[in-house]
Amino acid sequence: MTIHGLSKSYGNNVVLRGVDLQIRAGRIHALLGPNGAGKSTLLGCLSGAVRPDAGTITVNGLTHTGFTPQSALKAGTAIIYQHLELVSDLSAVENIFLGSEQRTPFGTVRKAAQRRIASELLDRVGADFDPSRPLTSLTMGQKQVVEIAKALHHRPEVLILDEPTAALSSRETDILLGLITRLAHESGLAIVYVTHLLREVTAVADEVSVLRDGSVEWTRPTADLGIETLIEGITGAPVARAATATSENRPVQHDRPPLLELADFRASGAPGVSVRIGAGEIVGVFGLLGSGRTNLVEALAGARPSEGGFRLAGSDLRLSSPGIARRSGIALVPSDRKSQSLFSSLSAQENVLMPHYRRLSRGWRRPRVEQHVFDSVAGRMSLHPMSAGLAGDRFSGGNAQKLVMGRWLMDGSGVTLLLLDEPTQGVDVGARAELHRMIREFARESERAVIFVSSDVEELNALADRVVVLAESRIVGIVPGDTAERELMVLAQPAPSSGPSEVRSEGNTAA
Ligand SMILES: Nc1ncnc2c1ncn2[C@@H]1O[C@H](COP(=O)(O)OP(=O)(O)OP(=O)(O)O)[C@@H](O)[C@H]1O
Repeated sequence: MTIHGLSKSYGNNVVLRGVDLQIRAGRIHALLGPNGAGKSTLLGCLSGAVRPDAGTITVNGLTHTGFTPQSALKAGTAIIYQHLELVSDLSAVENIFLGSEQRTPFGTVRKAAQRRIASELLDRVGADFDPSRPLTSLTMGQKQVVEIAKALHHRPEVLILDEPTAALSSRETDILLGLITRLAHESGLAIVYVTHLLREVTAVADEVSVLRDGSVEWTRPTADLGIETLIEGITGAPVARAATATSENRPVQHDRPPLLELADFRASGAPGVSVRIGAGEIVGVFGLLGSGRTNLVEALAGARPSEGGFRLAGSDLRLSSPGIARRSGIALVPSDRKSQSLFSSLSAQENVLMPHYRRLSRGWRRPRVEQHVFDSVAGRMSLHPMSAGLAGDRFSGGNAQKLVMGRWLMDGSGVTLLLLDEPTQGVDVGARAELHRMIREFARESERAVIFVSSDVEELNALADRVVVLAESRIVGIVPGDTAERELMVLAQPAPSSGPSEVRSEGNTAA
């Protein structure tokens, strides 16, 4: 595939400025860039979701000036979005043929033929589950495999994957990376791979292009590159600035009294969790998919029913609703910002300041103060574009995450317990370092603590004082923040036959 001079603007906002790229058969081509660089817009042009203003896309010897989703598939490009586009109630076979059913001359679906073709496709992608089961019974990784089989059904020349591992466990990630490597190197497919996770790039990509501010900065073979070059390419800054922030671990505050005490705290029928968290502490939560990690933070935010002891800053609380939790100083940034936390039609400034208007007012609104507070939060997070009036849904994924994080990380947010579910998913490497710094500063204020769920062990190591490891909704370990991935993974494996595992504590006064 050859992309030549591809351009796209939204009003005055020039998003793609004449992108030139060569995507070669049998290669995995990683596309990197800071949040808002234009990666999703470029993918949108290739898959027919976005109409370019100028430029051409040549696939299979034919040159196009833009696509519809159908014509993109016909031309030979297939895309897999981070939010899978499958129908959960249908089986893998039905999903693969959705919209392209094989029919007899009488209009009935050729079920046996569909099953046979789907089985072949699923075999090719290494599926190990019954293709006639509804997708609800499959794991996220298995659904991803169905999505790839569905794409292969259209016999694409180019397969585009947009942050495909964001919702996968590390085992599932390994399986997916193995699969796309096979598809490229053995089947000759050209693969475009968008990610913010640089270790995935060095693990599987043959070539890397860095997109910054709507233009391709450079394209190079991965073999010539180290992580530092990638970071410099993305941030446009020498590596020292971006890297140090992720490696400075904060000492645990041993002398502080517990700020949060959970005593046999249970979320919707899950086993009880008991732990004490000190003021100033940042506690990571690690667990495989289905370990109950999201249920736990949602219950702590009053967003799902809970029972058991919950004592925050000396007060016993009943978290019967999210409103009560909020008024008690608890805030949650969920992982699915699109449906759960971003106000898509409100402006960036409203998104950040919404819970704070009363606090910032003196009985009347003070636009200058509001503007100043927004500017300072947005500036620290490198929001792009730095546009207070732009609607939430007009921001790129990573920038939307900055808006919902900034809402609570700003000075004087009134939050005592901050709960974060995958806080930097989709955030670029430079902004991630700054968000980590802001989370640390937030926790440093007296009478505050942070609990965050992360499947990114680098993030746990960089941020957490301690890590609570969950398996099957039980705490199976409480370990130091810098515990290695291998050890976390061993602890996090579910033990089907045994009872609750021994809790390993590392002797912190707050444990
Ligand atoms: N429909 C739209 N209207 C106005 N601006 C838009 C629209 N869609 C995208 N943009 C702007 O285009 C720019 C590029 O966004 P895009 O989503 O392509 O970035 P990205 O590189 O994929 O970022 P991320 O890594 O955060 O996903 C951003 O400044 C965004 O605000």
